[in-house]
Amino acid sequence: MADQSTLSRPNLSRRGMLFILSSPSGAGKTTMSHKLLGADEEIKLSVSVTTRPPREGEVDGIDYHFVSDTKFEEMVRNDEFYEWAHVFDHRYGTPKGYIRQGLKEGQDFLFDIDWQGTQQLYQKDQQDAVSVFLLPPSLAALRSRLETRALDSAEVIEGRMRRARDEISHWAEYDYVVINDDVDECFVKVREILHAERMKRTRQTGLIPFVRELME
Ligand SMILES: Nc1ncnc2c1ncn2[C@@H]1O[C@H](COP(=O)(O)OP(=O)(O)OP(=O)(O)O)[C@@H](O)[C@H]1O
Ligand SMILES: Nc1nc2c(ncn2[C@@H]2O[C@H](COP(=O)(O)O)[C@@H](O)[C@H]2O)c(=O)[nH]1
Repeated sequence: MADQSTLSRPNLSRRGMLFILSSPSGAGKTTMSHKLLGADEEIKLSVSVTTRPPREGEVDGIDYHFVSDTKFEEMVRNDEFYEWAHVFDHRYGTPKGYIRQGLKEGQDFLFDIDWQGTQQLYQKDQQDAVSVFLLPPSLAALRSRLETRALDSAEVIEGRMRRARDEISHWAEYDYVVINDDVDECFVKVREILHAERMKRTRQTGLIPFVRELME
C-alpha cells in the first residue's frame, strides 16, 4: 500500500488576501484582472456595484452589479458596502457579502477599484490587503488605449484623461507599482507579486504537521 504521506501534498494554511489593482482609467486593470482570473483558480473577483450604465458586452452580475441611484442609496443606508466612492460621474462600491468569511477560509479576492476604495480597504483590513498600481508607459499611450477601446464617448474619454493626473498622484500609497507596457510582461509581474504575497510568513495561520511536531 502506498505511503499516505506521498498522496497528499503538504501545504501551509493561510488567511486570504485582498489583492487590489488600481490605475488611471484605461491603463489595463480589467485586462490584467481577466488574465489573472483565467490563470489562477484560487482568486475570485470581487464584483462591484455601480450606478454607471453597462458598456457594450458587460454582463450584470459578472462585470458589475448595475443598480439605480436609489438602490445604491439604500445599500449605503443599510451599511451593505465594505467601501464605496464617487468615481467620475457615478458611484461604485464593494458589497460586504462573503468577503470577511472568505478571508478566514483562505480565499483570495481580486479588486479593480480606485485609490479612494483602496484607502478604505486599508483602513478596514491592513493585514490582508496587497495593492498594485498599474501605470501606462505614457499619457499618450493611455489616451490611445481609451480611444482604441472605443467604449466611451469622446466627452467621457476627456473626463477620464483629466482624472488621470489625480489618480496617478496616489501611486506612492501602493505596495507595488508595475508599468503596463507589454500586456504579457505586465501580467507575469502581477502574477509574481500574487504568488510571493501568498507565501509571506505573516499570512500563515498553520504549520504543516512535521514542522508543528518539531516546534512542540
Ligand atoms: N499593454 C497594453 N498595450 C496595449 N493596449 C492595452 C494594454 N493593456 C490594455 N490594453 C488595452 O487598453 C484598453 C483599456 O484597458 P482596460 O479596459 O483593461 O483598462 P482599465 O484600467 O480597466 O480601464 P477602466 O478603469 O476604464 O475600466 C483595452 O482596449 C485594452 O485591450
Ligand atoms: N472605490 C471603488 N472604485 C471602483 C469600484 N469598482 C470600480 N471602481 C473604479 O471605478 C473606475 C471606473 O471604472 P469603469 O468600469 O467605469 O471604467 C475605475 O478606476 C475602477 O477601478 C469599487 O467597487 N469601488
